[in-house]
Amino acid sequence: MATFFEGESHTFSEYLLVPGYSSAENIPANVSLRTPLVRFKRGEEPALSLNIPMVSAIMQAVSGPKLAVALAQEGGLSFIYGSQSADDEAAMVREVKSYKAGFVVSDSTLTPDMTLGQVMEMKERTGHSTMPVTDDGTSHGHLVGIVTSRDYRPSRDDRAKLVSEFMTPREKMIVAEDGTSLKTANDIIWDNKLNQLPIVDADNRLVALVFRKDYDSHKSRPDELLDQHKRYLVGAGINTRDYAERVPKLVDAGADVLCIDSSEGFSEWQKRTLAWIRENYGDSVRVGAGNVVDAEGFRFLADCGADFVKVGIGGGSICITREQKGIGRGQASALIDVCRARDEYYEETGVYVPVCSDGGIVYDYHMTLALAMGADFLMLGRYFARFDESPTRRVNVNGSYMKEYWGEGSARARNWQRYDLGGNKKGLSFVEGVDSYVPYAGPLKENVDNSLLKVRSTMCNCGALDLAEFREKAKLTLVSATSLVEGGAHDVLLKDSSQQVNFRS
Ligand SMILES: NC(=O)C1=CN([C@@H]2O[C@H](COP(=O)(O)OP(=O)(O)OC[C@H]3O[C@@H](n4cnc5c(N)ncnc54)[C@H](O)[C@@H]3O)[C@@H](O)[C@H]2O)C=CC1
Ligand SMILES: O=c1[nH]c(=O)c2[nH+]cn([C@@H]3O[C@H](COP(=O)(O)O)[C@@H](O)[C@H]3O)c2[nH]1
Ligand SMILES: [K+]
Repeated sequence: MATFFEGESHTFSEYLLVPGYSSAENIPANVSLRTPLVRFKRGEEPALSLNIPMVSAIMQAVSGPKLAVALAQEGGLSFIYGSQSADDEAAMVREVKSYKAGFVVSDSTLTPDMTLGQVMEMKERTGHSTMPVTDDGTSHGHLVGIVTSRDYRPSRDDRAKLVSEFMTPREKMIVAEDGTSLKTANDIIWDNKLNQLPIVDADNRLVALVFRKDYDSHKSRPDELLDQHKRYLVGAGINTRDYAERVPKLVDAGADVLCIDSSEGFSEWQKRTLAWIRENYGDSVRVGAGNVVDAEGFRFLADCGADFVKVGIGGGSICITREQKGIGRGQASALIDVCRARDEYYEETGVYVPVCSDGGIVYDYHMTLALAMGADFLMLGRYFARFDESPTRRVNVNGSYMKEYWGEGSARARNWQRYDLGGNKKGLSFVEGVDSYVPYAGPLKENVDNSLLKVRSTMCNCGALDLAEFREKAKLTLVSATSLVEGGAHDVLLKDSSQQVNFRS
């Protein structure tokens, strides 16, 4: 006879927090969101921690180098997606590790024979109006000029006009050589009244751009997540097939932590992968595993040596796994069960294995609930896909800006390589994710600040100043369908319909 779990499985929206006593100390500015990323023994400090409890999903549409830098600057961490060749993934890791604050690698580079029409198209897509021109159109090609919005008049100029006709040519540009410090670069910018300064190497190849407007923002980043060499921390996704080839490349590139990326982690494949890493690297390579949705799955991965365990099957915004395969569990129930198992495991063994809640976070208060239920940190896909820094295109759909967002189990993501059950490189018989749009939401920093202010503020309502205290003190109640209605604006006629729904962050 099958096992039946007691009761229904629930999701975040079915819960609310009941406030506890808040003292005068309980103000958002006093709240610490620091949280362990990897396993540690009682009385010891974890080898890696996050300054904010957020990681970005291991997805093509989410975690590229740019988002990884932006998130590490705020104190979180990205896992670069593994659905690409090991070399490409390692190159992305390297890009994050070699990032120097204030030096921006161009993502809008032109060739001299492109047209004004193409320039305007690129500006629309990337949102950037400063575009260096290189001989081959790559971000590290030989620099031949630069185009800014001052160089053309969209209303009057012919869209067929060539870049070479209206760009500022290289000989009229002020540039600095590779190795120039940020401070010197900024002095040059001020002395020459520039808006940006291209950095070139001895061979006149473009290295990076320094922007005038960026200078101030580099001064105050109290939470940024740095390694001992002051480089940003970055993670990378791996799978249970090519780890013997992929892991060494990622480690060599400087990945600080790895995570096995799978819909289902309670498997011999994950056990073998974890064992291989321990055999070859001991504890010097940190690796999370998952996903699981119950205590048994957690205990299995903890015993196999996982550094953290990821929870969540089928709750993601782009997920259709539950519909396709009938596996999964309401995210809140899964998380509560696993976090209880983590605490028991800690009691028994003295080893704390952090839990990551993955998928299904829609409102900011879902983050707070997941942390109250015991998650050490959260993995978010849709949330980050909406920002400037995500790797996908920004498109205009019926007058609104959108970003593309697709599941790792969608045909689009799987196209990079096709596997089937049993590891055959055959065509896949069914997909487990969709391709979609999400509303564009601007820069990561503003959004993360705003979401976390809400988290901090609710923690204060519950009398907590850090996440461990929050888990301890949180009081949660299930809500009925009828009281959900009570929670929104109701029985009034809204003057502005945009206030209608709770804000989906
Ligand atoms: N969190 C979620 O709810 C879901 C996430 N996803 C995402 O989609 C992507 C793909 O996930 P999965 O399909 O679960 O990938 P997966 O690589 O873990 O598993 C695919 C299939 O290959 C088999 N397999 C794994 N290692 C093997 C090996 N060494 N030899 C032979 N067979 C092996 C597995 O048993 C499974 O049937 C991931 O990025 C995952 O995060 C997909 C569905 C649901
Ligand atoms: O069933 C699925 N099919 C997919 O194609 C897919 N791609 C990603 N994921 C999982 O969803 C998480 C992100 O969820 P959110 O967008 O809700 O943050 C991610 O972190 C994954 O756990 C998938 N699940
Ligand atoms: K879903």
